[in-house]
Amino acid sequence: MIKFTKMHGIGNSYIYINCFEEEVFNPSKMSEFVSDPHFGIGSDGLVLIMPSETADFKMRIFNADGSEAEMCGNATRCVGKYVYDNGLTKKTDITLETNSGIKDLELDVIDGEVVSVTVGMGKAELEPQKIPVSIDGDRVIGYPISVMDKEYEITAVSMGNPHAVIFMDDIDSLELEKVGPLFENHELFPERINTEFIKVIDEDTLQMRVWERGSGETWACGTGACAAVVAAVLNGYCKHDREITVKLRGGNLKITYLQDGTVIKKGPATFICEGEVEVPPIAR
Ligand SMILES: N[C@H](CCC[C@H](N)C(=O)O)C(=O)O
Repeated sequence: MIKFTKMHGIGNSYIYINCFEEEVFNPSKMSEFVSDPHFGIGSDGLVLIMPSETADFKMRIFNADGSEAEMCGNATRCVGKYVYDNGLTKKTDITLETNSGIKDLELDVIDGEVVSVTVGMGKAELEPQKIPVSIDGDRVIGYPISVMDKEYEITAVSMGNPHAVIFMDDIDSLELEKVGPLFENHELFPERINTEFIKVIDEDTLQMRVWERGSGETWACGTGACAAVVAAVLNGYCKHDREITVKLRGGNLKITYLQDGTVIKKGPATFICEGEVEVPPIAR
């Protein structure tokens, strides 16, 4: 048996395991198992909370298909909540080591519990080779690609993990289950891609749906919301240094794309439940 905590960041839920106390031998298979709503617990993936030699804590994130991602915006906020609420730290300014560098977290505490977190998400990368996207040039802005005989224009951004952002007038009628996998596995993206579909409401408000690499449609994607705001500034819909509200299926995030190229994300972190789960032989 292994102890777990389920938390969500505006509907993007993960199973969190405290690796100060537990040992996960096969996190990829463990993520596939816990994410399954029928044979496991049900979530968008697995997050390991670990000791770090370079920061206060370290996290690793695995998608529902078992693939490991470089970064996860919603999970950073829930990790901040977990370590404070469970007494692993008394600090409200903490550093978190991820596969895409160390992130700074500012915990908002009310009545002894973290309710929201502000995260320094680091620098948005725009160079295609760093995203990666197999397109020549120094940036990919409004690049036309055809999927299911329909033309889309993508803007590519990395927040440590890769994103293709598409602006559309109507995202509610989008058949995401059909087009999502075709973007995710498109030949232009050697490491696959997270794809954000954005409707611009006004210069301070975006509406977003997302098909995540390795997890399918999720109710929110923190790194995706950051990539969407960066792409909106690059395409002239929004401005630098302004706090943009990104409205996702699970709730809202506040994102600011600073002139220096870094991104700040603010949003809630919510405890759902905790318990113990039997580790299947395949994940041992
Ligand atoms: N839901 C996460 C993103 C997970 C990233 C993962 N889907 C990948 O990049 O493979 C977020 O809040 O940023």
